[in-house]
Amino acid sequence: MKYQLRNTMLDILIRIEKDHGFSNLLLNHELKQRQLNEKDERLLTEVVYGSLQHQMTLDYYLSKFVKSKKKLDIWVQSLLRMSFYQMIYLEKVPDHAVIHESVEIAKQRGHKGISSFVNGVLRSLQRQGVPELTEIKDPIERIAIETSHPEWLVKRWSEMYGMETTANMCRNNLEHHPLSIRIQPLRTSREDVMEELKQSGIECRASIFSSQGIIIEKGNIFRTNLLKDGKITIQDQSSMLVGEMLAVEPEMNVLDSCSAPGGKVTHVAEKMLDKGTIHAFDLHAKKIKLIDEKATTLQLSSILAQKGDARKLADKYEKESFDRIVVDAPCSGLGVINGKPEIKYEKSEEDIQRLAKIQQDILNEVIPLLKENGLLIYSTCTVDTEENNQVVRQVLKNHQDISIDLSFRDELPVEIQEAPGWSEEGLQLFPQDFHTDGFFLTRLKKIR
Ligand SMILES: C[S@@+](CC[C@H](N)C(=O)[O-])C[C@H]1O[C@@H](n2cnc3c(N)ncnc32)[C@H](O)[C@@H]1O
Repeated sequence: MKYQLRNTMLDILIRIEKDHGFSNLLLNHELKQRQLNEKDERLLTEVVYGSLQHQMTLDYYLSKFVKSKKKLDIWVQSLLRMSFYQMIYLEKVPDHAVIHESVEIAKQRGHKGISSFVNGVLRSLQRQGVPELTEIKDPIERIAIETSHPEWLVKRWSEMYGMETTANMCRNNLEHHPLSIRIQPLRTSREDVMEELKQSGIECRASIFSSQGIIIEKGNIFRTNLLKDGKITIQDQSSMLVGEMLAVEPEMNVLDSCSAPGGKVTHVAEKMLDKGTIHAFDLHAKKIKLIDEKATTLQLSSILAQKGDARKLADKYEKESFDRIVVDAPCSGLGVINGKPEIKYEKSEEDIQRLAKIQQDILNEVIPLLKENGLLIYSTCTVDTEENNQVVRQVLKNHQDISIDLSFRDELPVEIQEAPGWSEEGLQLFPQDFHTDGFFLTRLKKIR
């Protein structure tokens, strides 16, 4: 491996640690700037994500070799984490190469003492190997260290969903999830896109979540023109359920209260054959551009994107204005840890409580805007009963004219009908069920 590549990995890890940057955004930015070859790109992604994904496990191992109580500098800690990651998890990278290059980096960035410290720690790991995690007796702590999820989260999930589901979820969050894409059906067909992908050497299969969905099993879709040409967009399969279950028709009046970057709203527009109006809001002005860009790329013109607080929409619209409403609410994101590992280290129980309040406020605000017999989908990309089931329960208490309508369950493929996460409040998809994001959705119906 080239020395420069390891330096870049280290720079990215330091930035994520210091600035709490989003790993996927930072990585994409670096990859664009550096124009690496495919092999280096894959390795850089693997080491950065791997070091982050396994951070707590790596720190546990590190603590067995670094006895000093003094806190390590961020760059030294990040360098050791990524070196441990490569030595423990990556068979294809020889230990001696990792040690040699890490010591060189330490020399370059620090003083001689630091480089011999790094050398000593890495050579001890090479000699002794890692300690057994079975020595950790408490099951919550063991899952936490083994799968690198904070203990409070493992405890919280195990109380909500049981120990087995929690352990499976934590382990699954470390596994590779395939990318999925959605075709723009007004411009192409799934068969044509799958054919084009195959011609480009990309392995794929049809998704069971949506007739527009395709799972990419191997190969890089960024090397085709499909995205640029607006024939496909990237979207997790679980998110496709929103567009599928909203039961829209052309010419409907639709509200999407939290739209950016526009994944679901563009799906809904496609389902409406781009006829009618979708009022798409997001709190942040700069994100409106993202919705417009996505709609433009996909050649959709029925989306009216504007800045607005979903908790204040009753000032803008009359009661019973909309046939359909989507509330894809801001959430803790505990369902997307697989792709954004930093989430698990940064979120707290206070965040969850704060978000549950916002979610309720948004729903309370928009429910009166729904027409009689109208449908509303509430969704989050999180796995947490406080933000999902309890929010739904609370909102039902506040609105006597709303009921939960899970009749869409029968329309779904049997595998999804039989998913373990169904409850009276809706469907909680766990990441281990179908290798999708962890996702919650439910459908509410306005009754009299
Ligand atoms: C889960 S994301 C939405 C994803 C989007 N529906 C999609 O499919 O691409 C939640 C969005 O809600 C926005 N948001 C947060 N608070 C809001 C509020 N009070 N009103 C409107 N939007 C809000 C965030 O900026 C964020 O873009």
